[in-house]
Amino acid sequence: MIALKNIHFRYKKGKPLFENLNLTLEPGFIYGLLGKNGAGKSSLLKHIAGLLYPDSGQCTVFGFDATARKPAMLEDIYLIPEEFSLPPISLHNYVKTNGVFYSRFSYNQLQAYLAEFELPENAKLSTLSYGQKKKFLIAFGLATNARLLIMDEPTNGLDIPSKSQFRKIMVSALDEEKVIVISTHQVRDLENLIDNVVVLENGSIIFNHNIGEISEKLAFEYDLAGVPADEVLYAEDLQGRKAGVVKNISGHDARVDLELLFNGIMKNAAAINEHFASYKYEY
Ligand SMILES: Nc1ncnc2c1ncn2[C@@H]1O[C@H](COP(=O)(O)OP(=O)(O)OP(=O)(O)O)[C@@H](O)[C@H]1O
Repeated sequence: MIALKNIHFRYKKGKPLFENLNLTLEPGFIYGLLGKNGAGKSSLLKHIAGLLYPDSGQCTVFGFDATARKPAMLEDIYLIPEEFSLPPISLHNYVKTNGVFYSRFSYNQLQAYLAEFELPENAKLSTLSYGQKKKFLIAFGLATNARLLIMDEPTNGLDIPSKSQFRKIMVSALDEEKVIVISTHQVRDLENLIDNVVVLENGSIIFNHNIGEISEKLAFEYDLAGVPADEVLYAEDLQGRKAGVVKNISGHDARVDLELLFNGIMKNAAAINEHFASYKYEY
């Protein structure tokens, strides 16, 4: 389990970013960390990886204090940062040099992921395109079998087929021991992939619910004509019509439209959260 407790943090000379931030991440789930540019997603991920130290509060990763960055914790974390550079060596050498830091590293899995991403095993890293490098890092990260996989904007630079390969691979890689955190502002890329939606805004978590609960409590409509106003939690223009997030009173789980949900949370988190707090479905 990963637990951030009462985290306070400010960058030097900046205003406070996190003020009493609390978050728990459980194994067996994929978390989507969503937020606009500058919301604090990367900073939060760096706290989890022990790369930024809180001014006060604590982050524990599988029982370890993240800031201590003990080897036993580090072999259980793999972070794919938004910006990265790879050395000008062969893919094979990179794997040989870096795979040893992860006691559960699997070459067989790596080969399978590389094949899925259509990456040549004998490539030189410097000759790969940005998207191919990203896919290599995703394949390598998964093959480490680290229990915590943190990905900052993993779909940036991936083409459309690669995005579906990414979704397929991520779903197959999840097991009951793993925690996967994917941060992005490209919310559509996480559709049908994540189990939990965590939304950050100005350093605060303004929404944190699992998809099952969301699909039970909310519905997503593409034509709000005829929907009673008191059921509408958020509305936006969609090609001459109104689309939006509404209270789910059907008794059936709805398909979650992450983009509409995200827009709704950005515009009216209070109404959506209030509905979550008050909602009780009568069976
Ligand atoms: N090294 C730094 N020094 C000072 N301020 C910083 C630093 N890094 C980030 N910030 C500030 O902290 C806030 C959060 O930044 P962060 O990179 O965590 O956001 P983000 O949600 O990941 O954004 P994006 O989606 O654009 O990557 C922003 O206001 C940013 O300007």
